[in-house]
This record gives sequence, C-alpha cells and structure tokens, in this order.
Amino acid sequence: MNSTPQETIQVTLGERSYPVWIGRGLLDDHARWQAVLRGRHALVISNRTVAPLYLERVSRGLDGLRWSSFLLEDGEAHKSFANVGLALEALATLSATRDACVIALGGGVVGDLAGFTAACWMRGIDFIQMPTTLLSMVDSSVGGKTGVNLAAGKNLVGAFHQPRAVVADIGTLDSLPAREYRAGMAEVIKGAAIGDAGFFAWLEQHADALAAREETALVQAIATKLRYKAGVVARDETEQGERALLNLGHTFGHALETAGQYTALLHGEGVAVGMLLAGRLSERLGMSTQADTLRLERLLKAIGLPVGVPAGFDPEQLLALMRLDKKNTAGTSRLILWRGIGQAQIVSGINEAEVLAVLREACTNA
Ligand SMILES: NC(=O)c1ccc[n+]([C@@H]2O[C@H](COP(=O)([O-])OP(=O)(O)OC[C@H]3O[C@@H](n4cnc5c(N)ncnc54)[C@H](O)[C@@H]3O)[C@@H](O)[C@H]2O)c1
Ligand SMILES: O=C(O)C(=O)C[C@@H](O)[C@H](O)[C@H](O)COP(=O)(O)O
Ligand SMILES: [Zn+2]
Repeated sequence: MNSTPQETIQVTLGERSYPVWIGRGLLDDHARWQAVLRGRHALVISNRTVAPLYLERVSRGLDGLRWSSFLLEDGEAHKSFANVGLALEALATLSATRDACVIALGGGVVGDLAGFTAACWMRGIDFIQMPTTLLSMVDSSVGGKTGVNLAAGKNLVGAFHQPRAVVADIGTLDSLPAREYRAGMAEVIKGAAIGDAGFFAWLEQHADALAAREETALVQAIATKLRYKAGVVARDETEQGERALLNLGHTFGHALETAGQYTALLHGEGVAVGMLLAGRLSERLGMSTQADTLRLERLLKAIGLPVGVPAGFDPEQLLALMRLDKKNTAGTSRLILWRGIGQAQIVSGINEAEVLAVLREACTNA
C-alpha cells in the first residue's frame, strides 16, 4: 500500500527561520504545531466556507488557551483594510497579549489578511499559516508577504511578517473545488517558468497526474516549488532584488484581477494569463522565442488554466492599473520578463507602447 508522502522544508531566515510541514492529517497533529504557541491567547482567522470544514479540528488543539475565531465573508473583495480593523478588534476583545498567536486557516485571502493583522497587533505578534488551498500551500503561506487590497489595486497595503510555522495539510485539498485547484497549479508552473527548466519539463511530463491530483506527484510538485521559493526568500526577504522574479505574470495578472473586480479571474488564473502576456512581450522585445511561449501555453492548457484575456477588458485601463505596480519607482517601470523557460529577468524602462500593443492584441483576440 502506498503511504502518503510527507515533506518538511525549512525557510532559513536566522532567528525568524521556520518549518513548512507538508502532509496529510497535519491539522490533527496538534503536538507538532502546539509547540509553536508561546502565550495563552490565540485568534483563528478563517472564512465562512473553510471554518465549517476545518475549524473544529484546529480548535481541538487549542484546549487550555483563551481563543476565539474571526470569520471573513468568502472572496478576494474581503481582503480589505476594514476587515483588518475588525480582526484587530477581535484581538482586543480577547485581551490578547504580545505573546498571542494568530492562526490563519484558509486560502491566500485569509493568510494575507491574518498575517497583516498579526504584523499590526502590538507592532507584531506570532502567526501560524494553515493553508487550505493549493495556491496558499505552494505560495502565499510562505515568504511573509502579508497585506490587503485597496480599490486602487491589489496588495497596496501590507508588511513583511514571517509566520512561525506553516502547516500544509494536503487532506484539506480533498474539498477544494477543481477551478481553485487549477488556479494553484499556476503558481507552481510560475516557479518553474522563473528559474527551473528541469522542473518545468517534469511538470510537462506529470501534467496528467497533477490534473488528476495524484498524491505522490502533487506532494513532489508542492515541495519542489516551495524549496525554490524558500531559497529566494532566504536570499532576498524584502524584495530588494531577486525576489521580484516571483512576480512573473503578476503585473499583468493583478491588473486583470482588479479590472475584473475580483470576479472575472481568480488570482492564479490572472497569473496564468499574465505569464503568457509577459512571454509575448519578451518575444516582442527580442528576448525570447515563440517556441517558449507556446510551451508555456501548452502546459497551462494541459492543467486546464485560461490562456487568454476574457472578453470585455479595456487595454488602456489595464495599462493604467499596471502603472501602480509596487515594482515601479518614480522614474522607472519594471516588469518581470524572461529569456525562455527557467530564465526570468527583471527588466526596467520598457516602452509603454510595447506593453500596450501586447494588451491590445490580447484584448482584441478575446
Ligand atoms: N502573500 C503571498 O506571497 C501571496 C502569494 C500568492 C497569492 N497571494 C494572494 O492569495 C490570494 C489567493 O489565494 P487563494 O487562491 O487561496 O484564494 P482564496 O483564499 O480566495 O481561496 C479560494 C477559494 O477556496 C475556498 N477554500 C479554501 N480552502 C478550501 C478548502 N480546503 N475546501 C473548499 N474550499 C476552500 C475559499 O473559501 C475560496 O472560496 C490572493 O489574494 C493573492 O493576492 C499572496
Ligand atoms: O512571494 C512573493 O514575493 C510573490 O511575489 C508571490 C506572488 O505569487 C504573490 O501573488 C504576491 O502576493 C505578490 O506580491 P506583490 O508584491 O506583487 O503584491
Ligand atoms: Zn501570486
């Protein structure tokens, strides 16, 4: 009989180093994650979809603590400043002291907001990530980027605040809708597309197994992506340089998500389409070949991800949203492009007309 594979990945950041545990049943492995809790208070932040499924299992590990839960409505639109205020009020109601812990139980929306709440309370308390989507397991729970959206754009407010541990119970993926699972695969493919051509080829070979959620392949994909991300984060925690590469597809993708009012495209879907647009722009600028873009498109399609901008998007509006990207400075716009599979690159000072041309073509073909 095949046993479920387990993996531990260490994020190495000096005294802020932490483990990422990946395996089935980890929510119930209380002894493992209780060891991280230092104080007597805990606030579990989750949402109205995830809490009924998994909160009770987590709460059994909180016996003896003063704890409560704060539940968001479901959806990206609720990753808001207003909800951070309410979560902080929940900590106040709990009389949470500086050694309190926030537990983020859910996908990336919950994790980003909960992490930012933890960063704000008393100028920073512990938090544990318990990701329950594929996307949050392979990306958002690791690396310490926390924050919320404004009407003007995605993730415009936030802080770098690392979790104390990441508990990725892959059993929670059993209840994850297929579309959300596919969206998570976009961030796996992104890691390979940025910096690991061998992993990209492995993903091509295992696309069917991954689309079918075959567990051994899945754990290998999660762990490989996370090892890559952990390495980048360890070298450049606050995105002074190399870490910006992890934004491949995101300048286009965030603009698509925002313009679509967070309903047209999921984050991972925006990243999938955004990576292809970045590939096309790279081609236009003579940096890469069409063969590479087509290889990326084939892999995204094999997983069932969208590869085109949906109908109804306005290229000029997308360009305006892209100008507010956090990678830009007063004088320079920066985008992540590539020289081919596994060779992403930070590129500054791109002529806007070239970006607009790519957007116009994509919106015309919608
Ligand atoms: N901080 C980072 O480094 C980072 C990285 C990538 C993405 N993000 C952010 O993460 C967010 C996207 O995360 P996401 O894709 O997890 O979206 P999400 O948090 O909205 O979750 C997706 C959907 O799945 C539901 N869900 C979650 N777990 C479930 C489960 N086990 N069973 C059934 N349903 C479940 C949620 O309720 C939601 O409806 C975006 O806000 C994005 O900006 C952050
Ligand atoms: O960890 C990072 O660094 C990333 O860029 C990961 C991205 O997948 C993620 O979507 C992140 O939230 C984007 O951050 P932002 O700085 O572009 O808001
Ligand atoms: Zn992302």
